[in-house]
Amino acid sequence: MIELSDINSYYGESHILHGVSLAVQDGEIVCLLGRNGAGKTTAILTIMGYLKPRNGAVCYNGRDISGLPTHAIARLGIGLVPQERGIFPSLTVRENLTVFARPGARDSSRPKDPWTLERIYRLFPRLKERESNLGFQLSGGEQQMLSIARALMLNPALLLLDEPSEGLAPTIVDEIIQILEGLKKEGLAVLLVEQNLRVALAVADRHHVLNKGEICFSGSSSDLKDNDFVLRTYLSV
Ligand SMILES: Nc1ncnc2c1ncn2[C@@H]1O[C@H](COP(=O)(O)OP(=O)(O)OP(=O)(O)O)[C@@H](O)[C@H]1O
Repeated sequence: MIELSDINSYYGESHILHGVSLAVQDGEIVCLLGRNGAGKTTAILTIMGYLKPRNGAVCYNGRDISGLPTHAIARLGIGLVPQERGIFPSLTVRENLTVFARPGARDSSRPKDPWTLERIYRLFPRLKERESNLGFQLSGGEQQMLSIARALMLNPALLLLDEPSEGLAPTIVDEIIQILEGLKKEGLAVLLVEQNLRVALAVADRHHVLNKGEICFSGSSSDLKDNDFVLRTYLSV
């Protein structure tokens, strides 16, 4: 579905991603792990077209999208849940969900069963309870749920999630894990950026670990769990 081939991304002259290659297939959750500053967000920004890679290609359903503007990439069916969540503080939960909702990509990747408010509220009962609250009145966990739910209302075929568990209490992280498991059951493809190994191992099919902009490990959950060197050296576990 999405394939990064030998990506090199820069901020000005700062060379951040060094030959990154990874792919996410239909219905798969793939996790990109790594310490602060490893380049995880940069990889997401490169997919979304905020950064144009100097070398390499980002292909979505076989088409090279690396030169496209961000809005065109979003329209193809790639949704982003940014690290800073980006919800509107002065709009209600319901308004946050409906203000930009759209039916999804125009091509065959448009979902047969589009997301509606009712369907969102079934997956996120907490948001239904808070429907009339303003964005700024929500807890961190509720804001994260709203950010994920709002991205779903655009009916993406692929969701990019940037550290959804960051700064959340363990019980709320458990709720986020349940939501990600729910998305997996829905068959959505997800590229999950995480530092929380518990979340990664709970939901992802495959993992890539980034270190200083290079992928230093790729493998399954059991490969990762058993690799003490990678866990200690690159993930501080
Ligand atoms: N706008 C920018 N200009 C220059 N350098 C940047 C910019 N944004 C990030 N960087 C640098 O790029 C490197 C990778 O940052 P990135 O945000 O991709 O890391 P990350 O793995 O997502 O880390 P975190 O978990 O802290 O978000 C870091 O060294 C960071 O300082």
